[in-house]
Amino acid sequence: MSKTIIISNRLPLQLQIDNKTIKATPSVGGLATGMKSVHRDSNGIWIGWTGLTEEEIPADLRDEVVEATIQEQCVPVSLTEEDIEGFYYGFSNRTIWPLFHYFMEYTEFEKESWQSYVTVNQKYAEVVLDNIEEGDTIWVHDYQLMLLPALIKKERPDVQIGFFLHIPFPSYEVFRTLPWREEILKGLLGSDLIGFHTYDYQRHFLSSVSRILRNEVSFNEITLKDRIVTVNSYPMGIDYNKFSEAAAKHDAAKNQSELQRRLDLHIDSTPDAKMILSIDRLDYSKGIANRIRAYEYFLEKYPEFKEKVRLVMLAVPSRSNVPQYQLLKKEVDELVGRINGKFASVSWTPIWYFYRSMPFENLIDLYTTCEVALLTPIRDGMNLVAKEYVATRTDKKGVLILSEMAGAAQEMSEALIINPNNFEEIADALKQAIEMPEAEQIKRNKFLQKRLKRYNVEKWANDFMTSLRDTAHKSDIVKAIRMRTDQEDEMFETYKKADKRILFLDYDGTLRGFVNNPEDASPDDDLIELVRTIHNQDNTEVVIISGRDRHTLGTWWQDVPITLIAEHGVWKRPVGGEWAVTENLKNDWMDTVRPILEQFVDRTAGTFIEEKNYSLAWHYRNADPDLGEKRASELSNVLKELSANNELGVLDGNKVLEIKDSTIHKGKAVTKHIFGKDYSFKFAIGDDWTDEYMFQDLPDDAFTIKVGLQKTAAKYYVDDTDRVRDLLKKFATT
Ligand SMILES: O=P(O)(O)OC[C@H]1O[C@H](O[C@H]2O[C@H](CO)[C@@H](O)[C@H](O)[C@H]2O)[C@H](O)[C@@H](O)[C@@H]1O
Ligand SMILES: O=c1ccn([C@@H]2O[C@H](COP(=O)(O)OP(=O)(O)O)[C@@H](O)[C@H]2O)c(=O)[nH]1
Repeated sequence: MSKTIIISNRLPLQLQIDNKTIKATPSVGGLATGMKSVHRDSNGIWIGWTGLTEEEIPADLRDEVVEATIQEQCVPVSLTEEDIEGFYYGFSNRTIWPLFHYFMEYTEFEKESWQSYVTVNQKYAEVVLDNIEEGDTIWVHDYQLMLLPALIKKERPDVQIGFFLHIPFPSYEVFRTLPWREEILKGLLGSDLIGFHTYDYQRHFLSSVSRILRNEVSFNEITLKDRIVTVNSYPMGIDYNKFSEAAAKHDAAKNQSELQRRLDLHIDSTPDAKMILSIDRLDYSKGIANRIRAYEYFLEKYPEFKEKVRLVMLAVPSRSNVPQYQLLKKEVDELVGRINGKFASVSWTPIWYFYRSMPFENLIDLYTTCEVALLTPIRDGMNLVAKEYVATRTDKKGVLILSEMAGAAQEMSEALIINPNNFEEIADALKQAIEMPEAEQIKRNKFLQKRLKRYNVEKWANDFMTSLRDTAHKSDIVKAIRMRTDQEDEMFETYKKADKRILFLDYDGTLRGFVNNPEDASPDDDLIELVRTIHNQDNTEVVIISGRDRHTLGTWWQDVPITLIAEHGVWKRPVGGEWAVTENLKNDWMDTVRPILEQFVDRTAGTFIEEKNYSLAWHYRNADPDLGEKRASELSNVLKELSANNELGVLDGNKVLEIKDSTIHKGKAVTKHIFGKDYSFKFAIGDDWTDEYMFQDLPDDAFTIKVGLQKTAAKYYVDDTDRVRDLLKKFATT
């Protein structure tokens, strides 16, 4: 039976050695708590790190470790102290975490930790590959494992791989600073589906892919040479019923409240003071220090609330080997001390501060007892605490104040949304929350709860998995038109038997890959020799048919006596002959069009004009991809209006718009060339829209092949120029 394999750095359970035995506690953090509910209800396995390094586990406890993980349907990945130092405390949490949360000043670029990240991702890959069975689906989680999808795909192209990023994906301007940006993107693109919490993270990612890797991106799909990767946003939900039911139970036993007991014990004797809750891992991205300062500002701005409110702050220890986290701990300790010292009275402590993690029951106690939740991350992928707080408000009373920088804010507009850097706004939101009429609280929470209940963690996971399975259909479509070996064999059989054969070969993007400067794309010796060999075979004709100007083509192929067709059919050099125009064409329109193209060149950095005898081409391969596409469609529209009166055509090539006489195109050129001749084998290969004319106009028995995965009228497609070379080699030896 096929299964789902979840992979994340941290397993849902953390192992510790207590009195020479293995003790398991639940992991904290949104990923583990959220995915736990998904895993619990599946028949799959979860692969990850136990929290203990190889060195920490004595030989006699190794079986116990395996036993403890198996019980939870988990498989451990064994990591050394050195791995954890370089991979977890190093690259994951000193490079990626700060960079992706826009803390560039905290970001370290260390080659050693990058190498450790690569090594550990490989270790994960080995364990995953050992556990994959046919039909399994893979779901990789988070920033610690961004190389894993490609490592798995390389060995197991047959399995569907999903990846979900739980933290923000930053803007291209930030991401581009990473020295290993290409490796990270290529690692992620091993997936079939990549999910983010919000549309903003999704578009940042797509923009980085198209700018850095220059892959074709259309809407939410990235076209690779042999696959399509789908990218979408799926805001993670919570196990709503677990939280609301636990809260209802807790409400029913009111006297069980720890906080209440604390008040009863007269640790603090202002029982009517409103409780303001704050819960996070102690992480600089969570804005904890700013939150305390904003609270101080609030008490100063609205002194009437002294002794009427209390900030209950739970900070969960996290990544304490990283210096920034140690500094933050010190800063928070000092701030809490200073503010309590500044405002406290005999009967009132303004901040109750807990530095530890709490078991589920105590969390529920905090959630249900506090009238206000104040969550002010500077950046946060989602923030599940915000959702959990709302889910536990069984009587629908309570107010959530939430930073607009948390992914959750996008779905929780009924909360009081604040900018975490704006103390004025936070202070006012606190006042508004404390004074908010109950009816309004209920109204807001009603909407929030309805949404959270509907789009819970189960729905989120199902949506993701359904989309992942859908990507399998896309792969099937791709497979259907990709030239198979048997189809290739059949083609070469026809070639062998044919008594008169012709091959139309497009040049750029087909015989030769694209380069930034088109003049640098001259044919290599190997290619020249291959073409010559095919041409020298009996009854075989090779035609290079290109949009290039005749001088360039003529110079490159001067020693090979094949037919050349230049400028999409304007010029032809027959075997052993001289260049001649094929039609009577005008070029007086160029003086009108050139200034328009020049305007576009001036406004669009990286673009240039190529001037041929009967056409003008505007190249935008080196422009910013988005801007290039936008300007190309703008220019296309301008030219279409102009062309209506001038019989001009606009050819939409691969990152080039070519303006020429509308009656000229490769389809017409090939039709004219074969007219009246009885070729028993016809072959055409090309990569862009200008080649579609040949695919459409050649007779049905022609073998037409598109290079690269795109919509096409050709019968087959092959992945890239390397595959084209393979085909040429076969023609040469058949
Ligand atoms: O494993 P740790 O280093 O102890 O860190 C705990 C987890 O923190 C991060 O959580 C994120 O995931 C949440 C759920 O999607 C999201 O709400 C939150 O905004 C994120 O910060 C981290 O992404 C996990 O990998 C860590 O395990
Ligand atoms: O003592 C604690 C405090 C918090 N949490 C859980 O930790 C998660 C925090 O997730 P969030 O998305 O808010 O932030 P993250 O820590 O993942 O960045 C929530 O599910 C909390 O219920 C926990 O298990 N124990």
